[in-house]
Amino acid sequence: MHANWKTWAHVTKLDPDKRLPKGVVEEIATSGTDALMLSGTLNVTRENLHELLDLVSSYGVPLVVEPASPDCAIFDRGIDHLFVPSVLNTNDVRWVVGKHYAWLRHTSSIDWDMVVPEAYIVLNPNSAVGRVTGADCSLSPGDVAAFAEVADRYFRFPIVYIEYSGTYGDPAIVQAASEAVEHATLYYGGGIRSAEQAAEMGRYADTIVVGNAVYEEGIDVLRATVRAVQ
Ligand SMILES: CC(C)=CCC/C(C)=C/CC/C(C)=C/CC/C(C)=C/COP(=O)(O)OP(=O)(O)O
Ligand SMILES: O=P(O)(O)OC[C@@H](O)CO
Ligand SMILES: [Mg+2]
Repeated sequence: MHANWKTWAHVTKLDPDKRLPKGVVEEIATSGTDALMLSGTLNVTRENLHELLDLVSSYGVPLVVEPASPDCAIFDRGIDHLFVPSVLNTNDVRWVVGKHYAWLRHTSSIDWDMVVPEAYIVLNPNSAVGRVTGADCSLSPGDVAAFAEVADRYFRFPIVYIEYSGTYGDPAIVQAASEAVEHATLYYGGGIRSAEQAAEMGRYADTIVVGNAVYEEGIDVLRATVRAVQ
């Protein structure tokens, strides 16, 4: 399986739990974003995931599914990759390796060439992902750098993901992570709603992710964030 994902600068995250008119879906898919990632923490089911995949699959833009649970780990319907998170900054081992164990325990049909592991560092305690995983979000730049380095150099995760879902993060934190990571691709996601914010986080992150803005702002905001990093 190709590894073009390493060259993506801009990813748009779509939530199967939310609805978009078909025309808007087309505008997003043709906005210049490098890939669509289908993902959410709450209320994502195989059914709404399949529905969203059917809506986005005809535009030729790369498609990633990022499951929050094993039942949404799928390999068919035209997807290019399955990005599987592990949250590093939680003491609840289920979100580090437990769900993964359960996944392998109950299936024998994993297409490993499609799987890309992600080391999440979750930093917004009020986000769904922060609450669900019980992440310790009170981290300094040095703490985040240490998590990023252990993810990159020890566990050799191909992706380190600084996640502020729902709120714009601290650029100094993302800078610290970027200085700590040698090989992994650094993702930043959270609260990006303008070209300026996209450019600011894009200075440190290899790939920026825009999610909620697609639902709450117009297509022009998405296009501006694309232009800012490409
Ligand atoms: C082993 C498998 C296949 C799955 C488990 C994967 C794990 C450990 C997930 C834990 C972290 C998690 C829930 C990731 C989901 C991706 C993500 C962070 C989505 C953004 O979620 P939010 O934006 O906070 O939630 P909503 O959009 O649903 O409100
Ligand atoms: O929805 P926003 O706040 O843009 O965050 C993007 C993404 O990192 C969420 O997982
Ligand atoms: Mg979300």
